[in-house]
Amino acid sequence: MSSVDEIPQPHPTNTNTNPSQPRDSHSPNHDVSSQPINSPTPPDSRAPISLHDATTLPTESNPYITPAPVSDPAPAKNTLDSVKDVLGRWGKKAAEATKRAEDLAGNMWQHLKTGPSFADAAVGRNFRASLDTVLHSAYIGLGGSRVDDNGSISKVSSSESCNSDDEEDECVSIDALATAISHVILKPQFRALSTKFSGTQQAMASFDSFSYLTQREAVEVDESLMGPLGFSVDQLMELAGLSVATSIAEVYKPSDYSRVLTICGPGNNGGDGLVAARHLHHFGYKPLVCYPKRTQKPLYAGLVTQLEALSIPFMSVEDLPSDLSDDFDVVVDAMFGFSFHGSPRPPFDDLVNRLVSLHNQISQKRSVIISIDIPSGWHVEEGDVDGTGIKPDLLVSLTAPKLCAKKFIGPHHFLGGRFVPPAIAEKYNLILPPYPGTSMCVRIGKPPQVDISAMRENYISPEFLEEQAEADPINQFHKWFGDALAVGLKEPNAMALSTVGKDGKPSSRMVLLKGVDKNDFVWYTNYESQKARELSENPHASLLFHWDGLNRQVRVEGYVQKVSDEESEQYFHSRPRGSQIGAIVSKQSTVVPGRHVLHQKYKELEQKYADGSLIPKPKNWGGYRLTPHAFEFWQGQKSRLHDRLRYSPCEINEQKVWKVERLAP
Ligand SMILES: NC(=O)C1=CN([C@@H]2O[C@H](COP(=O)(O)OP(=O)(O)OC[C@H]3O[C@@H](n4cnc5c(N)ncnc54)[C@H](O)[C@@H]3O)[C@@H](O)[C@H]2O)[C@@H](O)CC1
Ligand SMILES: [K+]
Repeated sequence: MSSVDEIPQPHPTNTNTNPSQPRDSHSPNHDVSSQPINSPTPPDSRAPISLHDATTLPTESNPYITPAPVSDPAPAKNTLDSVKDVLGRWGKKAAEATKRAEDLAGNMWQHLKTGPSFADAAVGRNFRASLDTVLHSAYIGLGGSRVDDNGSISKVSSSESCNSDDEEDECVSIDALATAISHVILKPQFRALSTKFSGTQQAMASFDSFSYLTQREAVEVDESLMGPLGFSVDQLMELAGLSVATSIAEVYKPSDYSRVLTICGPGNNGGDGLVAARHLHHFGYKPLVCYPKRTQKPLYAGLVTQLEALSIPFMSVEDLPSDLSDDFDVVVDAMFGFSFHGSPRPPFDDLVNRLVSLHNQISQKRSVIISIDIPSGWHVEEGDVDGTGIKPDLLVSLTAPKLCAKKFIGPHHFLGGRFVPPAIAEKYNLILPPYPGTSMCVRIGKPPQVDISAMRENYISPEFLEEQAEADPINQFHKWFGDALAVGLKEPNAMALSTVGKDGKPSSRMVLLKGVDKNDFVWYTNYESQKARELSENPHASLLFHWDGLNRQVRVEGYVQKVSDEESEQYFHSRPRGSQIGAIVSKQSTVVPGRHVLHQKYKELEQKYADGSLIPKPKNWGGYRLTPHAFEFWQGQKSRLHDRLRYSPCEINEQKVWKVERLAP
């Protein structure tokens, strides 16, 4: 146990184990040239560290993180191997997940892969030449359609999706249908995605063009899904509502935007709102629902019962506060979707006006508006025709954006509805962006322009108290690293390495930790790189781990030496052969005339070693180990009152121990 003023239980530190190491020399100008950087680490009896999967984080502390089951701790071996094993296993899982994500994305895109660009490929399918065939299959695919005697297709509304009291039967001719379908197929296609997405690079879809659906196309897609493709409206609504809730959670954290009013209309758009409210509740928000025109169908009654069972309050229009911003951080507009016609009738006219006036408010903090699929009251194709409609801050388009979304100028546009089967995508040439990882939503369009100075997160973390801190900072690192692994953070072993050469100018870059060997932090690099040069001039360096999803960072400062040649040799040959060749190709930090030079050299070496023979480790490639003399564990807290616990070495009864002190945030 340790507290601010207490010295912790004696615990042997690893500082100053090298007699040549000047422990207290922090000055970059300190003359270190006499200390050989490659002096071997003296053997000692320190226990080896394996990055076993300890977790310290209460799962309920972060609503966005679902803790993953963690594999058994690696047995402690007295070598770097135990660490490598853990990192290797973790890396394999990450690679498998990435592969699955790529496969999924690949399915969507495979039909466009044949052309030099997606646009060319789409046109190259020679759709026009086989229009009749496509029309036929499109017609067959339109569940609930029928052809009358004079050749017109008349669409029968799907029983659940159309619950309108003023539903009209719509009749379209073959020509109109042809125009509609060719409009979808021949519209400008996505071009920018010519490179393969992988892993979380999929997180932001960077298109220079979108597919937009007309009102009619939206209805057709809906009917195809619920007709021949076997979906039920309940399923689609559940997925749509979940997409909406996850989109909201991506932008508006419950810590700042907990009070959510969901205004639900009489149709499926309203149903999406009911589902979203339920998920938001489970995500940690406090939803309240206004549902003035209830539909008596079992689906909707069930959704209401589910909300009531969670004690989610319902409020009539009359009981809503005159200024919604007083009571709500977020207003979800789930009044009308793609079946809206004309002007909103009571009571929705009043509700739409309230949302319009919200946006005109100049108050310090007004409620943000989230529109599901269509900003209610907007023309489904023309958008906000006279500019007096709702101006949502976040629009969540479902399945594919409708034409009106072109007029959306708000900061956040997401696509939800990760359920479109390839048959629909192909039939309508619906080009959809890949969704990142396991996410139900993807941001489309440009990320908002942000004022960097205004970017701040109000962190919610459990408090990190002195009595929870391990006596040995290596064990504390080990615990937090385990947490980072457990919640699935990407590359938790990535660290910023800062070095300072003899000119006194610092430089930083990200490198990957390859292990905590005994008490040293080990990484590998090119011994002729800038960092290596600077380390040869000044062997003091700083490491910084930033584990964003956990609101944590760890600073490690210490003295750096090269690892033994045997260790470098062993690690080099454990790397994939491509990485081994890459290490030979790259004269790190030197100027190259172009990428082609690297490719050429790589190809030559690939051929040279194609027989599987041993790729020799370049002499200028190897590892470093940093022996820490200071640690700081930082955890973000509400109102900037962050936790900062610093470990520094001291001596008690001639025994080296670590002193833990709290620093002001
Ligand atoms: N595959 C899809 O495309 C999916 C669609 N879903 C949702 O379903 C929505 C479409 O649902 P619906 O077809 O039920 O239609 P809407 O929810 O768009 O609205 C139709 C209802 O609004 C009423 N209405 C229409 N115009 C009105 C006016 N001027 N004043 C007052 N009331 C008016 C109608 O009488 C009807 O009750 C989509 O926008 C989307 O939110 C999701 O639930 C699931 C997936
Ligand atoms: K809406």
